Amino acid sequence: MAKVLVAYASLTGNTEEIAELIVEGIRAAGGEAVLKSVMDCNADEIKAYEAVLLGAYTWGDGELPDEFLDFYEELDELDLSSCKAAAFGSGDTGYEIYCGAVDQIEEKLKERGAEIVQPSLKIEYGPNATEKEACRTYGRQFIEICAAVS
Ligand SMILES: Cc1cc2nc3c(=O)[nH]c(=O)nc-3n(C[C@H](O)[C@H](O)[C@H](O)COP(=O)(O)O)c2cc1C
Repeated sequence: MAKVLVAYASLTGNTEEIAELIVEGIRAAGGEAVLKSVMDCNADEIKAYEAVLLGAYTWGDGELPDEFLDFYEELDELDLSSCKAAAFGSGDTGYEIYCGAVDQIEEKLKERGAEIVQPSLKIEYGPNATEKEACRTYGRQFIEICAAVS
């Protein structure tokens, strides 16, 4: 099973909760996951993992949150061609660009050569009961796909 880094930015806790549920799903499937806020993490750390899940809420007009920017720029220094990845985050459909930060993260991962193994997970605000289960399933499926394609 791949060892996964799950790194996220969250202001009011929604994306953090999604990240925690994804980690629950990975661990329930027998995978190993390390959960970190991007504030406590350098993108260079990804090199120690076979897979990475990056998450953020969206800010401004479809933008990345400020606290994600250093990590995002550090990704430019990395060759992620041996890394499996996916992106997730929380947003609000009332904004014109729903979860734009998630799309930007996914694009950056692709640009750096990562293999996107499943579509991004976007949740409005915090997850409800059904979405909580979907987050756990997302983590479980991620680790299972990583195992299948490695
Ligand atoms: C000033 C501001 C701008 C926002 N802009 C967007 C946006 O462009 N697109 C979007 O989907 N959500 C937007 N949101 C909504 C947040 O992404 C949403 O509340 C999210 O659940 C916050 O996640 P967090 O609890 O992890 O911080 C915005 C929120 C605020 C306060």
